[in-house]
Amino acid sequence: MIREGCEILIYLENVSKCYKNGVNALDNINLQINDGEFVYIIGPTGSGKSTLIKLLDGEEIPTAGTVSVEGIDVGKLKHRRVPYYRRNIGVVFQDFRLLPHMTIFENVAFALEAIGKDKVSIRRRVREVLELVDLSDKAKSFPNQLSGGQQQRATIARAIANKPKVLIADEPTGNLDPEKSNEILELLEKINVEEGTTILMVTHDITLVNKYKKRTISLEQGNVSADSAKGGYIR
Ligand SMILES: Nc1ncnc2c1ncn2[C@@H]1O[C@H](COP(=O)(O)OP(=O)(O)OP(=O)(O)O)[C@@H](O)[C@H]1O
Repeated sequence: MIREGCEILIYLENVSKCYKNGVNALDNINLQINDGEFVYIIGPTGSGKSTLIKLLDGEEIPTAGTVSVEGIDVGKLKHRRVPYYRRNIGVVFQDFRLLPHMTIFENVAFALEAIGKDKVSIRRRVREVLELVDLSDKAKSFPNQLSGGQQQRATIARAIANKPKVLIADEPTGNLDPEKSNEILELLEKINVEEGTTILMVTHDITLVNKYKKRTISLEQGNVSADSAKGGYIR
């Protein structure tokens, strides 16, 4: 369903992914996500959620069909172009993945240095995103001096430092208690609104999905079994 007046950012047409071992992780799926949306991807284990993310960030290529992000045919990208393409996409995982020997400031700055930004703009942007995630006072701390919730906020700061169009969060609250999970959700909502970032969040946490209502896409055995944007049901 194309919503009028909205710009399509992510477009999957007849996409299938069959791994070399013969597993059909995704089976002919069609999806459209507009610029600025906040979308949950839910579904039981093995339903294809991670595979969908890997197709979107260029880690895997579809066996059939087209995966398009911002007009780029991701499945057809040349291998050496993939790192450049990834600059448009921020990814956050359940297990934080901060560099332990760097401070929080350095962790965020590193993401920008890697893409050749100049020092002054790096410093400005790092301060800005640390403020956004409410970690200004932890800039000089190392990851192991932060709580789990704070570490996840730092990984979010790092993921959005380069102002990606899309932020993909794969179970970002998987290691957090309900109170910290709520905080992360509220932070992602703020980023969605204030930075205009399109957010795709994979989650098993149905309590969050029910509390902070968003478009919800359900996967089951590699198929889209429900999409609330299409009047689908959520089990
Ligand atoms: N690299 C791979 N090679 C072969 N099969 C794979 C590979 N990655 C995933 N699969 C299979 O593809 C199917 C979908 O897996 P996927 O990881 O996408 O599911 P998921 O919904 O993310 O699961 P979970 O909630 O457990 O993370 C599963 O049957 C899985 O075993």
